[in-house]
Amino acid sequence: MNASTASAPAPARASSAVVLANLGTPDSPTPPAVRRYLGEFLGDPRVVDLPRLFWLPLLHGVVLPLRAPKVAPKYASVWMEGGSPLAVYTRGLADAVAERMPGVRVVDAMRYGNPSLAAVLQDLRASGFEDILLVPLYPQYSTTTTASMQDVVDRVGGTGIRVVQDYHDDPAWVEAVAATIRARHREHGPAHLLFSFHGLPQKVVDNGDPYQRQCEASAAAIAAAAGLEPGQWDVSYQSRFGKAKWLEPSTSGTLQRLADQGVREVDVIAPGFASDCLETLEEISMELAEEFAARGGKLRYIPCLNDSPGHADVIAALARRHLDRD
Ligand SMILES: C=CC1=C(C)c2cc3[nH]c(cc4nc(cc5[nH]c(cc1n2)c(C)c5CCC(=O)O)C(CCC(=O)O)=C4C)c(C)c3C=C
Ligand SMILES: [Fe+2]
Ligand SMILES: [Fe+2]
Repeated sequence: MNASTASAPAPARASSAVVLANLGTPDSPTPPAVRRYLGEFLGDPRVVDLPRLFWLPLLHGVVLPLRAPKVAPKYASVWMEGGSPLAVYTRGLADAVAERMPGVRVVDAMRYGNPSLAAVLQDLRASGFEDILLVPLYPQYSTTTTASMQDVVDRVGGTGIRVVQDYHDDPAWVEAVAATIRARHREHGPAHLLFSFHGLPQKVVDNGDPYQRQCEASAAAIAAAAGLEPGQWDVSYQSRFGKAKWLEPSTSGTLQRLADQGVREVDVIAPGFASDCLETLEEISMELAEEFAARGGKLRYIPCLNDSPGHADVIAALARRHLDRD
């Protein structure tokens, strides 16, 4: 404990700040904005680790011109009054966490796009915050996501900035997600549960990324807390990008298998996402739900924790615990 801690009336250190950082999202659902965002995202060597001289011309010359006009209408289909769902919920969560942490500055940031993580960290430094806790809103650690946030911290000069690595087995987070499953069961009765996580190239996991192991551990802990028996749930991976082999089984393939086995009702939950986004609202709740309906089934999506009070309690407690650690 230092003098400023001892004299502070309420919490931790007077100059503490918490940054809740998410992946990022386009500023508008238009091809140029999607192109800018995807250019920054897919140009990150943590995300696509192909040789730069090969990948950057391919990305800017072929991938972005084809993908941006295809993806922009998908963004438009989920766009909210306040903007992209990922941005709206991340902002809402930061506000709700701020209410729970008097005396600590709590702000939101994005790894790609706005508000830019690098700019947010530099602003906090310039405003005199010496003790900054960065909470990547990724429950499971991956080199493609969490480590890329660390890269930004290293670039701005990491002194006084700590980074939460993961919270995939945090009991309060597990319980908060399980509570959403129990609430769904009370409303609609039990159904088979599919845990759908964002996928990764298989090669990333083969090179030692702990992501898949943490996804499996999260799913098992949440299923146990929700009172599910083995056989009542599965784990799968969605959002494949590119031609390489990605983690299996895929969400789409698993839903097809379940339909073939005569399963008619499936709840899908996505506890790799802190907030709903294109990948949950469009890919799961629209695309995959339609595919499953075409096979005679009913898919119900269980929303992310988003900016709910329960989520804010979990993240505030997590941040408090890390700030109090010396
Ligand atoms: C090689 C490509 C990709 C890797 C690796 C990857 C990992 C990864 N992504 C998330 C979380 C999200 N991804 C989102 C969108 C998205 N992801 C990729 C590609 C890779 N992701 C693309 C190209 C896109 C954009 C949409 C598209 O063009 O299909 C989102 C949603 C963003 C939004 O604006 O709503 C999230 C969230 C994780 C957690 C992860 C690794 C574990
Ligand atoms: Fe992604
Ligand atoms: Fe997708």
